[in-house]
Amino acid sequence: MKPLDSSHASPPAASERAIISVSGLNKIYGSGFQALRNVDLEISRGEIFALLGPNGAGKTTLISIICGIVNPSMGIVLADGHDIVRDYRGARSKIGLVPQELSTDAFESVWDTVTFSRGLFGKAPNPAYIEKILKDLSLWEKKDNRIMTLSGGMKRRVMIAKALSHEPTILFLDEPTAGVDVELRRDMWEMVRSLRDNGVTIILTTHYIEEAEEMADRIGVINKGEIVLVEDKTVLMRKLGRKQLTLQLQHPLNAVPAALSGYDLTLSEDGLQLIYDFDAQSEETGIAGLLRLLSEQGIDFKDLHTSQSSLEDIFVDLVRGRA
Ligand SMILES: Nc1ncnc2c1ncn2[C@@H]1O[C@H](COP(=O)(O)OP(=O)(O)OP(=O)(O)O)[C@@H](O)[C@H]1O
Repeated sequence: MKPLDSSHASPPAASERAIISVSGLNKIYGSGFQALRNVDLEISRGEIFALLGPNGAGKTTLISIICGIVNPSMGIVLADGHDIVRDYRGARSKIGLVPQELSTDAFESVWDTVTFSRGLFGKAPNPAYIEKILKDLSLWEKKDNRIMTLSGGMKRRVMIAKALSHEPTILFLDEPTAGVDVELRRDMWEMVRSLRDNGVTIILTTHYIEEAEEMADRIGVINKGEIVLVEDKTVLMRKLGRKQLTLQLQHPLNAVPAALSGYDLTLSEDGLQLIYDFDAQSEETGIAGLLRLLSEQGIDFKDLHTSQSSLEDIFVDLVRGRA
């Protein structure tokens, strides 16, 4: 895909890095249900941020508040410097939203529907820009086709074209690949990356952990209306890289022998399990050396196994731990 917008040619100053800033956000629906609790969150300019959470966690509520569809009960949200309540129009003009459901007029042509979306934001017509996004999204050949004649994947791309029609700097994608086949999912990932490379900040919600692993620069986990984790993906992956080797000893130990102090070892309470934490991604795991030392120390073991935590485990633990 070719550039959509090159307005971010020079690196942003530190103070400008947060393109979305959410502080002390609470949402209590009319029913009395509290859907968001004291949410603080900063989205950096130019990143892909994945928001993960189980059903009903508050993802849509959070996105809807930022997009001005739902009113906050308390708290402040700034979108590219605009207060989403006091300066709704200013904030909304910076944001494109691709909702989960495909909601386009089946009888309209691709060109008309995207042009109309731009008009809704009060932007002057810009056929050259519309042409560019349709070309970038491989929809140019279909510009005169009615939406109803398009495949599911093309309809999704039309939704993205609509969301981009008013040249937003922030794009929300709510479950962009739900119910989409593997090949199309990879195409979507490619497309989202290329949008990011062209200066658009992307916030996506997903149920696919693999999607967050593949796409996101940072990952946020929300559960029961609270943000429970925000982490750089690479840091999370490093954590993922942690593995454990568990040795089932023949005879219990009272303490980890001094000769083994160079290793990150933990002894179970009954003294029968020696657990070694190591970095699975490093070339030298240290396992061979540890086993040699154990043999030299006359420490026999009858069994051993390794285990590794995945992002899915981390996610499930976080969500269960607070259930
Ligand atoms: N208009 C409303 N009135 C009352 N409660 C609501 C309303 N909208 C959402 N909720 C409740 O707020 C909670 C959060 O809903 P939300 O749609 O934000 O979750 P979600 O994380 O997007 O879930 P999903 O992954 O299922 O889309 C849910 O318990 C939901 O039932």
